[in-house]
Amino acid sequence: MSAVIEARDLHKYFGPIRALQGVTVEIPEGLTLILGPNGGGKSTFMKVALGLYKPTKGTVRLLGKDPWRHPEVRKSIGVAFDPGRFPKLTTGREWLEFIARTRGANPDDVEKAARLFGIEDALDRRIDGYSSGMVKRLSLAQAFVGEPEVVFLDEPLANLDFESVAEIVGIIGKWKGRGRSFVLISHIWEPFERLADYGVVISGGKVYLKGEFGEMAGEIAAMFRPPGTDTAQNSK
Ligand SMILES: Nc1ncnc2c1ncn2[C@@H]1O[C@H](COP(=O)(O)OP(=O)(O)OP(=O)(O)O)[C@@H](O)[C@H]1O
Repeated sequence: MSAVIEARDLHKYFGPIRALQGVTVEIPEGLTLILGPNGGGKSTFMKVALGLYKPTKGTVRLLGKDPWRHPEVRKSIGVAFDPGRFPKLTTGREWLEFIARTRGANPDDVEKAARLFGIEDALDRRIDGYSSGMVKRLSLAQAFVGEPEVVFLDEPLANLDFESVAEIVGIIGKWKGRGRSFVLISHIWEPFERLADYGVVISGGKVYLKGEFGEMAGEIAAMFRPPGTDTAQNSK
């Protein structure tokens, strides 16, 4: 596989808002964590990389292809946004079947993905009756339907209790072990520390840090530490 994402001098403006201002990064296979402050440009980067937004300037390749010109490349990618947006009057099954069709997956994959995230018993209920944890599980199931090569998840651990966090991280680790790649945007990054291969910090529409995750974990931990605390205090 070529790099999952190759971005060169990527800019994205929304009128006067400069959401991305020259992002250059190569996201390799494996598990990549995209971190950074609220409004920094992480989701915009993901949407431009997926070909959902057209870059204002610069280029992006998704699995070696321009996703804007070759939207079919998205068939190899599973995606879950946060918050997940669903047509409320449909059932979980109808929604996952729709996703399976767009990805050219088998309808049997719907049950499989639902079982993976423990929502198989809710599949025939309308999504507007789901709890927020179930909605999160539905959006994760959507990303895994058809076992795509690469899975993009925006805040996969939001709205989950402690046990569920461990369960979801376990599923991601298992799939990574089977050769799947992940691009995760997560403010809750510690549970992924051992799984992450590569890290990118996007802030103010620019790449603030990028590299092998193991080499930048210390810097990232320092960025997320509350002001006024240091390592010595934390270890007491
Ligand atoms: N569709 C849009 N129209 C106008 N402005 C947008 C749009 N999408 C994002 N923005 C703006 O672009 C900037 C970057 O937003 P983005 O959602 O990419 O940040 P983020 O890093 O994902 O933030 P968060 O951690 O809060 O989810 C923000 O100023 C946001 O308001």
